[in-house]
Amino acid sequence: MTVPVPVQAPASAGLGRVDVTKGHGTRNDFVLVDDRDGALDVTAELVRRLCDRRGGLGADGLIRLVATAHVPDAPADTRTTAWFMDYRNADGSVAQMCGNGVRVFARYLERLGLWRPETGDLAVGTRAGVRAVRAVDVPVGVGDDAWFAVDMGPVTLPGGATALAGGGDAEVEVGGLDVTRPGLGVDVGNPHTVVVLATGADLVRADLTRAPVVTPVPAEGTNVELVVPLGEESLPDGAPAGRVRMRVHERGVGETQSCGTGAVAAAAAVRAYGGAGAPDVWFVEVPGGTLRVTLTPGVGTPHAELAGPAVLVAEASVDLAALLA
Ligand SMILES: N[C@@H](CCC[C@H](N)C(=O)O)C(=O)O
Repeated sequence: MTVPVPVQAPASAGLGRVDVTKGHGTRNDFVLVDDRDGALDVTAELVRRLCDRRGGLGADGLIRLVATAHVPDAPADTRTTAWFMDYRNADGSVAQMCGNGVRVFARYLERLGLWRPETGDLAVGTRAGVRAVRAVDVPVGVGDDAWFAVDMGPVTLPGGATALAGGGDAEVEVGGLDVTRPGLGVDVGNPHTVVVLATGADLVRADLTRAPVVTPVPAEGTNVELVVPLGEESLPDGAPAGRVRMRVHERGVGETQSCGTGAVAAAAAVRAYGGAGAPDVWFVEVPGGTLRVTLTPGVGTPHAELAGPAVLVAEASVDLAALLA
């Protein structure tokens, strides 16, 4: 006698599927979703599940491609852009900007046939304002992946000259390091606190499995960069460039392999500490690769360009019912 097998509804019943792409910039990794018409309900729970490295695809953040016209709270200056990068951290929180993510977003638009680098800069709407992306040559010695450069806008030190003169405007307690270190607040559209360490040994010793404790506690939280200056070198045109090594604890994520806005914050802080004569170009070595930051010369609020690779590695179809079960 055969026993009839009960017919089960498919796991995806009711919720359906969503197509996603996986990409990274210096191993800061993202799930990208094409939601041009703004139809997807991007809840914090959906973001957390997609970014979960065991139950989902795994990523440091979610990037939603959406027409700017479908983003009701898009900043006024982004209204002229066609496309908006809606960025969410792995914990489901919304972030203003992602420097690695905006390059990967540009690569995604290129893949979808929505932008061709040879036609000119891509203007991307973000919660920090408009960011222009263009293709650039790959510097020698950083691998074969093609690079994009992003105009990251102004970089400010909210504590101003007083904070700089005092060595910082925050006290930062980092796991694994015996004494509290001074931190300098830097705004790259999103908040950062940069801690310059004296030795590479401290950078290795730092325990970033726990968030560094920043005092006073920043109102919106902060990304924390630990940085060690490695020295200066010459660019092919003879201009000086600085080099630093960095680790980062990202707000809403934890330690990541790279952070583009963090690299900009680190370069701006190290140049500001260095004073007149410090280089304008900085190579920032992160666990996931190398980024280049170019700051406008002179004192005052610099404008930054961030350059680095952007790679798409996979496409997948996600069963939403199984993901959210
Ligand atoms: N990894 C990003 C920054 C992502 C947002 C950040 N965690 C925040 O909450 O501000 C980058 O490359 O800049």
